[in-house]
Amino acid sequence: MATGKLRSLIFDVLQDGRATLSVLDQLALPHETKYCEVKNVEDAWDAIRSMVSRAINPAILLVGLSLVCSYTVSLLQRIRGAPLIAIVAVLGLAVDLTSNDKTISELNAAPDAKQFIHLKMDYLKTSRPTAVNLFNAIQELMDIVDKAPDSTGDIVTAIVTHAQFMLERDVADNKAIGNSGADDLLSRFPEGVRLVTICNTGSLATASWGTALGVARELQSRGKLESIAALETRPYNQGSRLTAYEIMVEEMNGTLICDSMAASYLKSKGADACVVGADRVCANGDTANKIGTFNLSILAKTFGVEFFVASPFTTLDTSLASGDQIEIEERPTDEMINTGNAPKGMSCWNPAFDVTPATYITGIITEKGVLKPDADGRFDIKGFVARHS
Ligand SMILES: CSC[C@@H](O)[C@@H](O)C(=O)COP(=O)(O)O
Repeated sequence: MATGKLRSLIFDVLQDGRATLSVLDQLALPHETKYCEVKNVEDAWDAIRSMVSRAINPAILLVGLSLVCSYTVSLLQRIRGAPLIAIVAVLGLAVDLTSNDKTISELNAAPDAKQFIHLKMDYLKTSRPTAVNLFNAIQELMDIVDKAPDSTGDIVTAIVTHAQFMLERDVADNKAIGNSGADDLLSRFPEGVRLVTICNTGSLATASWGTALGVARELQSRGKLESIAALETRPYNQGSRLTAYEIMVEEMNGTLICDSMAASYLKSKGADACVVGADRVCANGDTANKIGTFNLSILAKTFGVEFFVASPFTTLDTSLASGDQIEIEERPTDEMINTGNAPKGMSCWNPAFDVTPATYITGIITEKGVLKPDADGRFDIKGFVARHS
């Protein structure tokens, strides 16, 4: 499996059939590289939604100020990124169903094993609302479970097999996205490309490699990445904590800028294209991505810079006509207070994502090619999906 240098997770299936999963604790980056074990669906849910440890009794947290601080920090996510959220949910289920703890006996005792597993999948879907990858991955798995023979062993084997397949497919898709994006950009900028990106869309947001950052990685491997600027990405700082780290590991010619510097950067330094990830792309091309992406798209238009969304097929959601229908997750107030050194108790509005209207988007880079708008400026996502499914 071709991978980047960073591993967002380690998944293994032992000889006795048990699956094991450890996820890179992205909260500890860039200072520390440590992995946390995911033992069941509850751990997977927590790793996606928050890092509140089930081992800690909240009452104990009231004992001292330092512990209270660790509780507030713990509202942040340990793993994130649309593809990785979906993958950890599926792998977490595989681990849960093959573990030695009470799940396996509960499963064997359940009158309807498929129903028992459906409940776990429904629970995983409640972890985060905006990225469609999670819902698509669970739906795909539900179909596999429903089609599997009725024996518990066969159902669990089908889930573990699919989990392994999903990991390999994600890396292959990411590599194809990188190739499509690099080919397209180099057709207009053959000497080299100057990129701007936001949030983290690299190895740390996927099984490995990355989507938008995968395009940068592919350009770099062809010797054609002139430069890449990463927006800090307030308030959770995925750009400064994670993308800057990936840029350094990959030895790209990168520059970190605060979100508020993007206009000045585009004006004074210049760029050929912005490439961003996606959490959901609607039927008309409207795209939900990390908060601040919409701002960047407006700036790109102002300065005549191309603006690309890089997303796997699993992020296209033809069931929603436009971005108005996307549920935008609001994160806890404390995440803004703690990461921004604001006074405790200040009221905050903390949406995790925004929607970039399709009219601001130059093209959507997928593993099946780059979709461009028609002569009227409209994206036909439904047609694209139908042609490539
Ligand atoms: C390949 S990751 C694409 C998107 O999921 C990414 O840009 C993003 O918005 C991540 O948000 P996050 O809140 O960190 O999960």
